[in-house]
Amino acid sequence: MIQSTPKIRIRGLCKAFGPKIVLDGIDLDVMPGTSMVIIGGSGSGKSVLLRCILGLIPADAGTIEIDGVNVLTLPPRRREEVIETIGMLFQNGALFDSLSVWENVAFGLLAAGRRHGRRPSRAEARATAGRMLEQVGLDPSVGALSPAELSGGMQKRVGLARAIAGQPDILFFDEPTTGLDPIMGAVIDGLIVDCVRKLGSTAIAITHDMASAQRIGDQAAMLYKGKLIWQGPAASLLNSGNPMVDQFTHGRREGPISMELRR
Ligand SMILES: Nc1ncnc2c1ncn2[C@@H]1O[C@H](COP(=O)(O)OP(=O)(O)OP(=O)(O)O)[C@@H](O)[C@H]1O
Repeated sequence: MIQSTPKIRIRGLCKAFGPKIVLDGIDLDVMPGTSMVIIGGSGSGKSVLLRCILGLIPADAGTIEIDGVNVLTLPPRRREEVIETIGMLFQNGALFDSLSVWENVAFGLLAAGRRHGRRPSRAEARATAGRMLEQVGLDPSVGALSPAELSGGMQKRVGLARAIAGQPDILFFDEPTTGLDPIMGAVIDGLIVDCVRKLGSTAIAITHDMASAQRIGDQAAMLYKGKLIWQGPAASLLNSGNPMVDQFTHGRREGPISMELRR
C-alpha cells in the first residue's frame, strides 16, 4: 500500500514555560484530507500545541512539518506564507466588533491580498464574503450587521465562514461547540464536516465535547502530562480500551487520572 506524506508531521515537539513542561516530546501525523481531534484535560496543552503549529509561540525543540517542510526552521516570511494556508476557527469566534460581519469574513482575504499586492476590491471581497455566509447557512444580508447583533451560534457560523474564506488546505478548530446548545453544536459540527469535505482540507480540532469529537474527527489523540498517551479512531473514543481515555471520555471521577488543581 502506498502511504502518502502526512500533511502535518510533528516529531519530538517540546514546550515549557519556565519550569512548567507543557509539551514533552509530541509525535503526531495528520494525513491529507483527514481530521484529527485532540482531547485532554484543562491545561493539558491542547491550545499550546495549536499555537506552536501556528507559530504564535516558539517551540523549544522538535520539528513541525507541513507538506514535508519543517516550518520551525523557515525564514519568517516563508513561514508566514505557509501559516496563511491555515484557516482557524477560534473558541469565542474572535470577531472584531468594530467591523461588520462581511468585513470580518473578508478580513483574511483583504489582509493576505494586501501583503501579496493583489488585494481584492471591496466589492469583490463583499461578494466572496456573501458566498461564504451562504455556505454556512446564513443569508448574505447578515453581512451588513455588527457581530454584536448575532447569537452565539450565528457568531460561530461567521467565524467558520471567515476560516474557510481563503479556501485553506488546513483548518484548525478550537473548541468549536463550546457555549452552544446541543442542537446548535450538532449543526456547527455538520457545517464543519461539510466545509472540510468540500475543501478537501486537513483539520485539527480541540474539544471537550465527546459527541462533537466523534462527529468531526476521523482520528483522535489524547494529551496527558505533556505526552500523547493514546491515538486511535475517533469512533472508538468511548470504548478505546485505554483506562485513561475511558475515564476522561466517560467523565469518571475515579481512575488513573488525578486532577491537579494547581495548574
Ligand atoms: N503564554 C503562556 N505563558 C505561561 N504559561 C502558559 C502560556 N500559555 C499556556 N500556558 C500554560 O500551559 C498550560 C497548557 O495551557 P493550554 O491553554 O494549552 O491548555 P488547554 O489544554 O488548551 O486547556 P483548556 O482545555 O482549559 O483550554 C497551562 O498550564 C497554561 O497555564
